[in-house]
Amino acid sequence: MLHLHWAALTRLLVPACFVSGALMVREYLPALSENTQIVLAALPYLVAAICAVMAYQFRRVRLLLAALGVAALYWLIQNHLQVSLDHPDAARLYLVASLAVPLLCLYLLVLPERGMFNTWGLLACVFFLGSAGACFALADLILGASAGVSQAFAHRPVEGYILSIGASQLLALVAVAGIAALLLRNAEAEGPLLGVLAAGFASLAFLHLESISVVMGIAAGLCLVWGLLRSSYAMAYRDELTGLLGRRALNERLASLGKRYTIAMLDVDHFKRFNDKHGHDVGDEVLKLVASRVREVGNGGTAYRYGGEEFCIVFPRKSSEDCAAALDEVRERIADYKMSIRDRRSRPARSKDGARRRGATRIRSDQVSVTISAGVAAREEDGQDAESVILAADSKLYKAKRSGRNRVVF
Ligand SMILES: Nc1nc2c(ncn2[C@@H]2O[C@H](COP(=O)(O)OP(=O)(O)OP(=O)(O)O)[C@@H](O)[C@H]2O)c(=O)[nH]1
Repeated sequence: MLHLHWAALTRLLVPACFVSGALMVREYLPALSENTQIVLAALPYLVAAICAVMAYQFRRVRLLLAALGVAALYWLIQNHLQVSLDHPDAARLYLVASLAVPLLCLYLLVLPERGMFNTWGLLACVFFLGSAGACFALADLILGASAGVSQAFAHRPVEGYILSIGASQLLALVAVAGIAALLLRNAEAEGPLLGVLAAGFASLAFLHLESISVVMGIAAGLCLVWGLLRSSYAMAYRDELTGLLGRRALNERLASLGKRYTIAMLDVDHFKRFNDKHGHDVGDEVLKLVASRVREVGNGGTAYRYGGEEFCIVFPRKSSEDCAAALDEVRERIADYKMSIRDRRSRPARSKDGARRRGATRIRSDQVSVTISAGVAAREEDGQDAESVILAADSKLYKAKRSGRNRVVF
């Protein structure tokens, strides 16, 4: 079943603040001294360079290419589009930019992140540069096309708005595709890339406004820096497979808990047997689904992946009794959930066989389900540390396993 990450939409708030903040700040720039304006005019390059270095360090090829794109667009606007667009060369370059912003953003939005120093990363860069070059050819095609087409891509369709109808529609389509990618993938790069798209749109649509490219260049760079900081946080604190917070985050949380709290340790039942039967890949998929249910625990609990097939939930300021209903609900929801898993081991090894068999019968889709057991312990006395509460919860978990599994023991 398609799972949409609605909460990921909140990741658009920060880019939206950067872009709208930049629009507001722009009005005050003319009042600044000439020297300050010179420094400001260099800032988009500086921020893009910082992004590029960070993206290189974190091996984020999409954000690296986006930083290069932001710097290139700013350079183009500063050096070639500060003249009237009635000049044919300027009009052509403007058309190239208004095609390149949505098309290159679309490319980066759909590109999977698979590292930088490999064939994939190299091809991703080459294709990005090739697509940028193709926008010149596309612009020439449009300029030489029928009156209807070139009219749709003619700049200044209405007073105070420069971007053509065609490019505006393209941008809107890419924005929708970007939001869909954010909802589906829940990855870190989509929010910043949509911020870059919005900043690119504002730079082009309101090109006549003074300093628009400066403030939007800075806003786009800040969106990328923000994305890279989020991604470095995720690398340090989140478990890659499930997206839950990991051990490092748990240890920090345990060190800062107050006097009253409850900890639950959860473990998938007979997971070794499950892995042996369905394979490690299917096991991974099931762990992700279990994690998504554990994450939704109510009553103020925060879920962590403790390691392997074990999860930990921390309920601050709660007694064991307070958490009983929320934990039992998680257990029940996992036990009741039938997961459709494409059994990869039933896939034919050779692609030719696969094509033949797919024509005749569909690849088997198995329904599987798992259960979890949980042990719960609360901090009971002053001086008791979090490790001993975890140990107590662990021993209750052991009891839950011995008494038949698929249960919560307090
Ligand atoms: N697929 C997958 N399996 C994992 C992962 N981490 C741990 N495991 C597997 O989880 C299984 C845990 O097995 P055990 O600790 O023996 O426990 P169990 O089979 O779940 O049995 P009980 O806990 O007694 O119900 C092992 O087979 C591990 O290989 C992971 O990230 N992915």
